[in-house]
This record gives sequence, structure tokens and C-alpha cells, in this order.
Amino acid sequence: MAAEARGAVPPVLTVEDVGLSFAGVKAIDGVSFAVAPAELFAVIGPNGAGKTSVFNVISGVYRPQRGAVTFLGEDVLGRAPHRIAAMGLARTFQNVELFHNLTVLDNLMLGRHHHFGYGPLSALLWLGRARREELAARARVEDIIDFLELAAWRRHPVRLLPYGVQKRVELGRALAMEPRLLMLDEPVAGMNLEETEDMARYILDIRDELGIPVVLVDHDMGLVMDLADRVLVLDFGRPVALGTPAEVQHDPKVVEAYLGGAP
Ligand SMILES: Nc1ncnc2c1ncn2[C@@H]1O[C@H](COP(=O)(O)OP(=O)(O)OP(=O)(O)O)[C@@H](O)[C@H]1O
Repeated sequence: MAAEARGAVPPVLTVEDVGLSFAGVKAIDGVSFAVAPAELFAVIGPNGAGKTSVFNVISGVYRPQRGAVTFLGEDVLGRAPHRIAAMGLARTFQNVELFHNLTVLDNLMLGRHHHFGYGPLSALLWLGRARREELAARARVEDIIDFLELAAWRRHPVRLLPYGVQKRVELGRALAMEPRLLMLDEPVAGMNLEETEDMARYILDIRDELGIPVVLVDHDMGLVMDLADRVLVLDFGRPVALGTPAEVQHDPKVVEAYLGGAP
């Protein structure tokens, strides 16, 4: 059992002995971990190791044949992805998934959508409440624009922005959901060095200033070793090592998984 699971503060997320196969091919096999409040937890491994499948199981996209997943103490296996999202699980994707013709502001406001307690009809009948919620949402989104330093692009359509800024908007939209857990799928994929350093700083700030736990998937060891509190290394769907970056990076099994047995 992980240390945090024994302590007074219960984990935000637990994944226990999960197994997932596609037509007999094991994508994940016996994967377990727990994420503590305000922890930055990374899942890494070579291409095809099962990292995205782990994300998809947690967020309800795939239903594993074996194991258990609890989020905030509740069993989430079998729940629809939008229900798990509404519990407070936000994620970003390997490719930018935004409304490209909408502005930065509108994309972030859409991230607030599930917080609104009114539909179109009640918006007409009950303007007071709808207006208050809209103003509160706008204030929250302006905080995120400041936090991610997006003010200069506020009114720009997303499609006109540099790639690194688009990824930042995607991060902002996930934050607009006021998540209890943030899952980032390869957040620096395709970025240049400067964009990567910026994104790394924002991810650390999310943990340190906002106190939001983060699960991050990447195949790049370098980034993860600098950022993560703990790391789970997967290879061919199986757990190879779990520990602090310092503990796992010299583990011979990890070196073997990454270098394919080269000296
Ligand atoms: N929907 C699916 N149908 C069939 N096989 C799948 C499906 N999703 C994943 N797999 C298989 O499961 C294994 C793990 O894939 P997964 O995408 O989770 O790995 P990954 O570590 O995220 O890889 P990458 O770094 O390339 O994104 C692979 O062998 C993949 O082909």
C-alpha cells in the first residue's frame, strides 16, 4: 500500500490492479497506484507502454476487464466520462482539442459550462441567477487568464495562436472546470524548448499555488524527472518501477525499458 494511502489524508485517486485487453492484447496488466492531494504524479514509458490507456480507464473512456478505480473515495468504473468529469476530473489531450474559431476567452468560458446551474429557459425566466453565475464564471476565467499569462491573446481566435499558447489555452480550459484532479496527456509534445520550459513552470504552479493534484503522462524522461513527486514507469502495459524520480531513474529495469537493453 502506498504511503499516502496509510496516512490520515486519503488519496485523491486510487488505481488498483487494473487490467485492460483489446482482443486478447494486454494494453494494461496489473497497474496500481495512488495519488495524494497536491501530488504531481507521472506515468511514463516508451511508445505503446499503456500510458494513454491508463488515462482512458481513469476518465471512463475504457472499461477495464479487471481492477478498481476510485476518485475522491467513489468507485468510478462504469461511469460515463462526462459524469467523472463533473465529479472534478479534468484532462487535456495529446492533440490540441479546442474550438479553433472561438477566442481564448470563449474557450475558457466553455470550460465553466458544467458549473452553470441553469439552462436556456431558466436563463430567460431567472435572469438574476443566470447573470450572477455568468459574472462569477467570468471572474474565475479572468483569474486563469492572469495565472497562465494569456491576457495578450484574450480576444484572439485560438487558430491564430502559436502552438505553445494553444496548449496553454487547453490547460486553462481544464482549470476553468475547477478540477479536483488534473490529468495531462503529453503536455509538452511538439513544443520547442522555450514553450516546454514555460509549460513546466505552469504545471509546477498548478500544484504549488493552486494545490491541484496532477497526473501527467509522458514518454520524455527528462521533463518528468524534473517535475514529478513520484513516477510510475510502464513497459508493455506492466509496471516496471514506482517511486521518486531519484529512485526510479537508475533502476536497471527502467534503463532496460528505455534503452531496450543497450549498455
Ligand atoms: N482502442 C484500442 N484498440 C486496440 N488496441 C489498443 C487501443 N488502445 C490502445 N491499444 C493498444 O494498447 C497498447 C497501449 O497503447 P497506449 O496508447 O495506451 O500506449 P501509450 O503508452 O499511450 O503509447 P504512446 O506513447 O505511443 O501514446 C498498444 O499496444 C496499443 O496498440
